[in-house]
Amino acid sequence: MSIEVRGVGKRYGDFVALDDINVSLPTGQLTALLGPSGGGKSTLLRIIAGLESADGGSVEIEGVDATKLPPQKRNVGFVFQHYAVFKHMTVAKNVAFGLEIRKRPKAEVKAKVAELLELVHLSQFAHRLPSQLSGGQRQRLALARALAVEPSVLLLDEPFGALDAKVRKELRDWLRRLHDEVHVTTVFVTHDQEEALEVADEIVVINEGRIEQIGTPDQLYDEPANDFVMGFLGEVTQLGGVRLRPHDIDLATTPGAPDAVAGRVVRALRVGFEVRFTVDVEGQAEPTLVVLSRTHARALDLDVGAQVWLRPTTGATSVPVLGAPATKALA
Ligand SMILES: Nc1ncnc2c1ncn2[C@@H]1O[C@H](COP(=O)(O)OP(=O)(O)OP(=O)(O)O)[C@@H](O)[C@H]1O
Repeated sequence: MSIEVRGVGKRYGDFVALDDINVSLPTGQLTALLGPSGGGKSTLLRIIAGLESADGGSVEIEGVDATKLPPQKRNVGFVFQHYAVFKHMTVAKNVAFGLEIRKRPKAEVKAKVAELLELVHLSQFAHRLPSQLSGGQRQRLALARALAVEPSVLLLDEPFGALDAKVRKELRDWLRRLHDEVHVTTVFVTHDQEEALEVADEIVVINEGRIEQIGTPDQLYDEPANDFVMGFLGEVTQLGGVRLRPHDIDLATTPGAPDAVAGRVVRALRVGFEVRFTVDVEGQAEPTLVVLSRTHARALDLDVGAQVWLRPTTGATSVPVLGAPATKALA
C-alpha cells in the first residue's frame, strides 16, 4: 500500500471534522475523495500532505510512518484550486524551480523540464509567463511543477474547481490519460460525482467526517452501501417503499405485471436524448420520476394525463426509503 491512514481523527474545538478514518490506497492508484462541502475531504488530504496534524491515528506513506514528518519530508506533490505559480517566472522556470533548489545538474533539469512540458502539452509555451496562459493551461503547469520532483504521491485539492465546465471536462480526461502514462499514486478531492466516477479507479465517499463507502465507481453506483451514497452518486426517485434510479423503472401503458403500481403522467420533459416523466402514483405523497430514452418514449406515445403502470426493472438497485443497506432486485 502506498498510503495507509489508520484511526485518524481531527477536531476543531467541539466540532468533529474527521472521526476515526481508516483507508488504504495502493501504489499507482488514482483515488477520489468525494463528498458534500464541509464533509472533511480537504482536511483528510491536508493531513496526508502534512499541512495539518491529526489529533490521533497514523499516516504511513510508502511504508514510512509519516505521522510526524513535515510536508517537505513526505515526498508528496500537491496542487490546489488556486495554485500560486511564480508569476515572474516563465513556464519552464516554474517547472525547473523545485529541481534547481535541489541542486540537480543543469543538463538533467533541462531534460526533465522538456519532458514534463511535453507531458502536460505546454512545450510551445515554455517561454511565456503564467499570466499569458489560460486557466486550464495554468493548472497543467501546476501539475507539471508538482510532478517535477518525482513525488511518490500526488495530492490534488479540487484542482479544476475554479475552471469553467468545458475546460474542467477536458482536464479531467487529460488527468486520466496522464495518470495512465505516469502511474504516480494520486489522491484528488472533488465534490463532483461525475468527475469522480469518470476519473477515479477508486472512490472514498466522505460525509460529516466519516467514510460512508469505499469502492470502484461501478461498485458505488450499482451497490451503494446506503441511502446517502445512492443519492450522492446519481439521481434518485421513490416508488412504493424503495428509492431507486429514475432509469431503473419500467413504464407501461397496461397493468401487465401484478406488482406494477398505477399512476398518471403529470409532466413530460424532453432533455436531449431522454424524456423525463413525472408520474403521480396512487397512495404515494411524492411523485415518481421516470427517465426513458427518446426512442422508447416515442414508441409509448404518452401525453400528460395518460394512465401508466410502474415497476422497478429487473436487477434495479434500490434502497428502502428509511435507508438500510441496498439490495438488488431478483431476476
Ligand atoms: N481551521 C479550521 N478551523 C475550524 N474549522 C475548520 C477548519 N478547517 C476546516 N474546518 C471545518 O471542518 C469541516 C471540514 O472541512 P473540509 O475543508 O475538510 O471539508 P471539505 O469536505 O473539503 O469541504 P469543501 O468541499 O467545502 O472544501 C468544515 O465544516 C470546516 O468548516
